[in-house]
Amino acid sequence: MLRDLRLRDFRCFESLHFTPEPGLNFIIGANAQGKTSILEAACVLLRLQSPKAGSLGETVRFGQSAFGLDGHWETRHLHLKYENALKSFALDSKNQSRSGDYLSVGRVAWIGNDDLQLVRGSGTHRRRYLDFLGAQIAEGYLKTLRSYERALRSRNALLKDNRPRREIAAFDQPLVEYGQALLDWRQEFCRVLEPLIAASYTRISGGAETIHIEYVPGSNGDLKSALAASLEEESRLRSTVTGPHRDDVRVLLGDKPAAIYASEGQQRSVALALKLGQAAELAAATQTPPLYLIDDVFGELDPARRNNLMAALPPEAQKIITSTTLDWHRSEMSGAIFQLADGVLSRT
Ligand SMILES: Nc1ncnc2c1ncn2[C@@H]1O[C@H](COP(=O)(O)OP(=O)(O)OP(=O)(O)O)[C@@H](O)[C@H]1O
Repeated sequence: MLRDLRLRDFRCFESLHFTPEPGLNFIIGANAQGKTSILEAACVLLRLQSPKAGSLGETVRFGQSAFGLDGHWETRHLHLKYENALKSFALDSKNQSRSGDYLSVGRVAWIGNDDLQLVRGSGTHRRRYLDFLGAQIAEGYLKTLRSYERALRSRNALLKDNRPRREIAAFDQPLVEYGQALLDWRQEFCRVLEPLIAASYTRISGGAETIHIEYVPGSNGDLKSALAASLEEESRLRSTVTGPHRDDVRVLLGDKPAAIYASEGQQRSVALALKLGQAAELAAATQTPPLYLIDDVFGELDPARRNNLMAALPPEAQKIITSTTLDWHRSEMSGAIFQLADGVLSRT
């Protein structure tokens, strides 16, 4: 569990200290007080990536050039500094040149309002969803993803410049090697996730519909042949047209696409089920429940779904939940309550 978290020059905070409890924690505050920023800081400290920002640079407090995060996950001490677009991090006060040991310390399940985009939005959201899981449970996944993205960027730049075929072909081998590994991983993730998502959907919605997810690879057949078959199209479009950057996950409710036919309430349940399924897989793969960071979700749910979501959260997991009010919270529910106002977080 996360024992403490210190923020320096992160988002709206010059400095803040948060000591969450085991089990349930609530951070309550009016809009724009920094509730989401505290959850984001916990995620960035543990995973070295933000669930919201495209780049960590966005999270540096306005007018500053660096932020620092510090905290303990159980007995392990984590420290992250981000300055001038470079991050440096230390585990138990030892600077790390690679992220493997550091990232093996704590896992995160992030549930937020934007999750509706997993159902309604473009494939980018669903690829990120698989990547967030992969980076936490599959050794080498993140490195492979970054290597693939580098090869893809270089190849696309050459295609855009209309460079000779032999120059472009220099990137075919890395593209195929890393790309095929990603395709295989993501296919496997979808296979293990489907029953976990289906079980979560039943708990959340109480509905009779069944949910299915299908991996839709961004290449037909194996990537090497798909790349060979797409030469004409890619030189016309001046871009790599096949590969895991085109992957998607089809989400069906009953036998119909949830994005088109599901009601708003059903789509919210589907989005929650996708995230709860992901969290269940994190717990299964690492034998430890992840830290649940739940941002402003409860206010948007009807009372039945709210109660179902509360009941679906594993009691043994540590949870940090933000909300503008606790009106919806039944008084018999336990949990530590923290109020956030004017940059000050206080336990009530
Ligand atoms: N890099 C940054 N530096 C300083 N302030 C920032 C930065 N990024 C965002 N902010 C500001 O931080 C404030 C807190 O944002 P945050 O989303 O954490 O609040 P919140 O309490 O979750 O709000 P809401 O309830 O409306 O979701 C906002 O006013 C936002 O504009």
